[in-house]
Order: sequence, then C-alpha cells, then structure tokens
Amino acid sequence: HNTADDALYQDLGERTGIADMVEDLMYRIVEDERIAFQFKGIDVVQFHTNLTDQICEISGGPCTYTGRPMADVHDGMNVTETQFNALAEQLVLAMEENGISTSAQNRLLKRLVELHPRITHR
Ligand code: HEM
Repeated sequence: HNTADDALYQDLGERTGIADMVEDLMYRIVEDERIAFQFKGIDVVQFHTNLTDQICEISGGPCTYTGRPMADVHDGMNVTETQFNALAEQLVLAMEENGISTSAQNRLLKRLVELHPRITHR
C-alpha cells in the first residue's frame, strides 16, 4: 500500500528490495578490513532485520523500526569518520549491485547522513 511520500521507498524496490541490498551490504562489510572488526560476533539476523526496517521507515515505507536507538547501539564503538564513510561506500556499491538509480541512492544517503552524529565518536 502507498503512503503520502513513499517515492523513495518505491525506488528502493520496497521492503524486499531493501532487504536484498542490506544482505549484500552485510557481505561487503565482512570483506572490508576497515570495518569488519567492528561487526565481529553480532547477531546477523537481528542486524539485517533492524537495518532493513530502519531504511524502510526512513524512505517512507510502511515499516516501524523496533531496534535500539542509534546513539545507544553505537555507543562505545568509537566509530571514526573513515569507518562511517567506508560503510556508506559499501552501501552505495550494494545499491549499485541491486540496480538502484543514482537519484534514489543519493536521496537515501542524505537521510542516513542525518544519523551521523548519533553514530560516530561515541
Ligand atoms: C549510516 C550509517 C549507519 C546506520 C544507518 C546504522 C544503523 C544500524 C542499525 C539499524 C543497527 C541495528 C540496531 C539494533 O539491532 O538494535 C546497527 C547496529 C550496528 N552497527 Fe550501525 N549503522 C551505521 C553505521 C555504522 C558504522 C559505520 C559502524 C562501524 C564501523 C556500525 C556498527 C554497528 C554494529 C557493530 C552494530 C551491531 C550492534 C549490536 O548488535 O550490538 N554502524 N546499526
């Protein structure tokens, strides 16, 4: 079903498309030595579900994020700017791999960058 402003959600391929790109992002994170160590031992099913729901909600889709608050999740990780950018870079590549348009990629990044202060240097 459609909400008033779910254009980005549609462009990302709805929840299924988002779930696919998050899965590819996770494979890429494991292969990226700049950030892989941060993710050692996480609950991958939980991470996949929660990040998918978050991107679904942020893009205007009919999802509700039920994970922990961003600041709490990343607290104590000391995520650097380089690590944040590395994850963003892998997300772009995962979106590219899933045929997401450049316009949709940039609109999602713009919304995710707003979360930056709650993720880095904590
Ligand atoms: C736009 C950037 C980012 C977003 C939107 C984001 C979002 C999320 C979300 C939704 C979760 C799941 C929370 C939960 O299950 O309650 C999560 C967990 C996590 N994030 Fe991020 N994150 C970002 C950047 C990063 C970066 C750059 C790192 C480290 C290099 C990182 C490391 C982690 C780790 C290790 C977890 C798992 C924590 C745990 O389950 O205990 N995140 N993130």
